[in-house]
Amino acid sequence: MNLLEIKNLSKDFGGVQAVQDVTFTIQEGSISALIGPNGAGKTTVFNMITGVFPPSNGTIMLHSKKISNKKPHQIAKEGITRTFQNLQLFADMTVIENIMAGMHLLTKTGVWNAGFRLPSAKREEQYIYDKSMQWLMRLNLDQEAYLPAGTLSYGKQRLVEIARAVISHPKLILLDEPMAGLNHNESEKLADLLLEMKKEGQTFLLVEHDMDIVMRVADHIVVLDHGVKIAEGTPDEIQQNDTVIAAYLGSEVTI
Ligand SMILES: Nc1ncnc2c1ncn2[C@@H]1O[C@H](COP(=O)(O)OP(=O)(O)OP(=O)(O)O)[C@@H](O)[C@H]1O
Repeated sequence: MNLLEIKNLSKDFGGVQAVQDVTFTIQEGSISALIGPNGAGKTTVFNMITGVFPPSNGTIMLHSKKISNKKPHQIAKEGITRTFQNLQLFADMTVIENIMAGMHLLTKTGVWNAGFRLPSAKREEQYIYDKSMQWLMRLNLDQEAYLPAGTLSYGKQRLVEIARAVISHPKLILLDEPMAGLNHNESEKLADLLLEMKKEGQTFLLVEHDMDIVMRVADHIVVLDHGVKIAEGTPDEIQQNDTVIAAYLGSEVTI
């Protein structure tokens, strides 16, 4: 089933055509990847999906509902969350407070109306705390729950950021270069975690330069070059696509 439909999406910045007429869809419960050389327009697509700026042209639909004219906080409430290329945790807040912050956004709307009709704000807070602690245990970070987030290793902070994005059960999580700054072992573990969460029904779109990881986790890959979609398909199809190979020639990234 289609979760996100991007149709004829374009963005120009005063003459620079950052994204041109890009169309693709994301299936529910899948991992999609947006790849392409530097400056291809990947971050610009992310910024349009999350409402950072409106498209110059085209539409973005989430479950057939148009979201392309909405503001970032409205899009978050529709069920799209994201992580950033550079970590954006509250460094002085504790690890658990950072994760709880991911739920607070939604407590008065989606999650609560979905059936958690607990009688008081205190019960609500307890529920958020318990859910956050469950995530910390799953990520083996429960021992660090009460440390300031900024004191954790980079790899652990990345996990906290992902837990904060996933805790509200968003319809779609956008991950902007989740493997950046992680060592090989950490990247492999994070890839396993993404695949596990996918099995649980979570949908992801990631921008990622680590091609080994992309080829391992993605069900569907969309390739941009100079703002234009030059290919899409499965990892096998993309690795054999001559246009894609040509676009990457001369860059340090190999497919
Ligand atoms: N706010 C902006 N104002 C003007 N030009 C911009 C803006 N954001 C992006 N661009 C331009 O749009 C083009 C696409 O940039 P974008 O950051 O989306 O590429 P990218 O694929 O994410 O690159 P990278 O892999 O290096 O992060 C580039 O030419 C960039 O300079």
